[in-house]
Amino acid sequence: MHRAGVGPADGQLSQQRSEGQVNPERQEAEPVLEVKGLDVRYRTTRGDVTAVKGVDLTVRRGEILGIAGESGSGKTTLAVALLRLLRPPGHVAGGEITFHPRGGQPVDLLRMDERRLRALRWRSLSYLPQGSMNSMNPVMRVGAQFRDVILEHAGDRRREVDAMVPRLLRQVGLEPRVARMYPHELSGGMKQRALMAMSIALEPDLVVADEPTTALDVTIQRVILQSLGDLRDEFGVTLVVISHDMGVHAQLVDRVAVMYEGEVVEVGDVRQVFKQPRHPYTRSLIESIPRIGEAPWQEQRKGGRAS
Ligand SMILES: Nc1ncnc2c1ncn2[C@@H]1O[C@H](COP(=O)(O)OP(=O)(O)OP(=O)(O)O)[C@@H](O)[C@H]1O
Repeated sequence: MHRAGVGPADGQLSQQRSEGQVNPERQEAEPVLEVKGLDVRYRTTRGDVTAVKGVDLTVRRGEILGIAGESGSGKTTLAVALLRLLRPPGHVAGGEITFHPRGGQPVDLLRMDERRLRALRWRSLSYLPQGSMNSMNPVMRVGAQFRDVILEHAGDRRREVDAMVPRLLRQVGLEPRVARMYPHELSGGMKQRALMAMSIALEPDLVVADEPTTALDVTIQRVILQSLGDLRDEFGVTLVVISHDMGVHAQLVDRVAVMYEGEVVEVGDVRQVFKQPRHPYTRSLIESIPRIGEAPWQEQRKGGRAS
């Protein structure tokens, strides 16, 4: 399916989701990341605070997995722990994270040394942090920032880099001239898309996006969701999308994991979770979605599929 353009009209997003069940191929897809019994704590003056408790989770190749839950439920802690980006006072107190690189042997991320881990960053595991729009260097043109990331992590692609930048920008619906612009010349939505393009520059196995639509207005949020959906649909990127907003999950993800007080209390096909939430907390999250007319998952179910 090809969806051209970047300004989806109402209802278009819904078309990217099928009416029926999750694509069976994707359901059986191999895992990219397997998390078992993950415990993460923060050291504080009053002792350890547990932020993630006994989390078991699998991310399958080619899927969009959502992580939902209110503020403080442990979503960001889980995301950074998954990519081994946790900083003190945070520390992993137990569990296993197995990463399955494309065409390679599985590796134990928690026991891997820093040097090997650095080699995986951007090339295999990519992170779009919360508020990342503010992380661009204000005095460097966008294209130069792309080049820096590509050359630092994949020096062997020096010859291709000039051709890569406009192609990557196009993949997220931005014109190649954006490469010559400075961050302040870009809207919030354009910055977010430029960062998404950067995060996929080295064709990682997995991209984790933390609150990618927060702080953007509703119209721009739709564009970002469309672009994220395109990354998976057209380029096969595996995504973990963290959001407190159940509307985002309803519109974008295949499966959703719901976190409550550091635990994953429910995980399943997003339509199933919306239709028949098993945990009372999930039910209350769904009920708290603001409704104008209809709920997003009802719109989505009405939309059908474009192809
Ligand atoms: N540096 C820290 N020191 C101590 N506790 C922390 C630290 N960072 C996070 N926490 C605690 O860990 C728990 C989980 O926080 P986390 O930021 O992962 O949640 P979240 O669901 O991502 O929320 P938000 O969306 O607001 O960031 C919270 O109780 C929080 O107070």
